[in-house]
Amino acid sequence: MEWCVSMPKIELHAHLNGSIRDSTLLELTKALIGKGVMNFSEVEHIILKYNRSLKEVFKLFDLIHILTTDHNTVTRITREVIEDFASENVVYLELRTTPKKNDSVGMSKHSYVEAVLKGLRSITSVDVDFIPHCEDSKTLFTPAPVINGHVRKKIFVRLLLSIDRRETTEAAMETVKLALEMRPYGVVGIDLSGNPSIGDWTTYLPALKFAREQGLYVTLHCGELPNSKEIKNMLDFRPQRIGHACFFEDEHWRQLKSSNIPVEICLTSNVRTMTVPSIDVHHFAHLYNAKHPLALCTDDSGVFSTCLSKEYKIAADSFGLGRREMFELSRNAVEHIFADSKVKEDLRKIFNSVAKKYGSVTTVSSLENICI
Ligand SMILES: CNc1ncnc2c1ncn2[C@@H]1O[C@H](COP(=O)(O)O)[C@@H](O)[C@H]1O
Ligand SMILES: [Zn+2]
Repeated sequence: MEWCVSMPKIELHAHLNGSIRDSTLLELTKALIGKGVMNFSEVEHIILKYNRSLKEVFKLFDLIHILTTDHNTVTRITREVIEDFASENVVYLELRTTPKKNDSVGMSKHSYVEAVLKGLRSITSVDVDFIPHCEDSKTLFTPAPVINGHVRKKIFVRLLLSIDRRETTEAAMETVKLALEMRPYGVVGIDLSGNPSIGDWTTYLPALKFAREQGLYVTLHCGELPNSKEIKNMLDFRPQRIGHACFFEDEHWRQLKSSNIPVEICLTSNVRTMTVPSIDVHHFAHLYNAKHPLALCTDDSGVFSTCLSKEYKIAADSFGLGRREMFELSRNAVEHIFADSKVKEDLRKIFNSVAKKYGSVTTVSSLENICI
């Protein structure tokens, strides 16, 4: 497990409220129980269950949202989630979250995102880079400073705003406009998520098309349920990435491969929610062997008690991959990030600087930089 932790990693599919620490979830639950808002017997079976079906996962999210939807808590969980990813050497995190309106606490979608940004700014234990730099600025890569023998960690964070499948077309459009407004603060794209058994994704097409026209990146939760028509139409839309790809049929695989859309792979999430029968038949192997663009991701590290290092370990053990292959998998994910080319170049350098340790080689682009 050690090398999986120390290896630099790229996280492209992490939901903020799904990545909440167990200890924080418990603390927030106790606080509400203390206030008499709920009693433990009501929530015990939702919180303590280990293997949840997809339907049960969404029940848990409803509970988590009751616990977390006030500004201070949003700020706190953002800080904690980023600290947790940084602590296991995630060097680039694309964190997604659904902006929420909650009149009872004076929260608008805008103030929700502000609270997230406050969380980003409040981190002092690691260096957080989340403000995009202007096109003509120099690349930012500098060797990490060593303080008292410890290398200070640095993490790039970019945000995706999620549209929940329970929302209306107008609410989705509001989220896209908010994403555009928040671009200077590191919002790079839009995600469509939420309970896949609810709603029709075409409700969000106007907002998704608008997002794309305006230069925002789009990723879609695709194929979490067997819905052949929706999968086909989503692939026709040609999002820049998709998440999951579980219930794909032959024609979908063909379409996916010919369009080369990168897939965010969430092993533990898929096994726990039983959207794949077991890890040994997970489509990771099929896509990996076909050299299809992939990124290993956690989805909801809190809800599924996982972390990105664990996902790498599971992939290595389940599919017989060695350190070098895992390093290459992690390094290749750089090519699928939604941040700009300067961040990409910085990340390539980070990977190149440790490539030897994993039995890998420095890539040409970095050699060119050394010559310059
Ligand atoms: C397990 N597979 C999944 N499939 C679809 N949507 C999911 C999901 N896991 C999480 N979410 C989406 O992310 C929200 C929680 O984070 P935020 O409140 O946005 O930070 C959930 O309410 C759901 O809409
Ligand atoms: Zn997800």
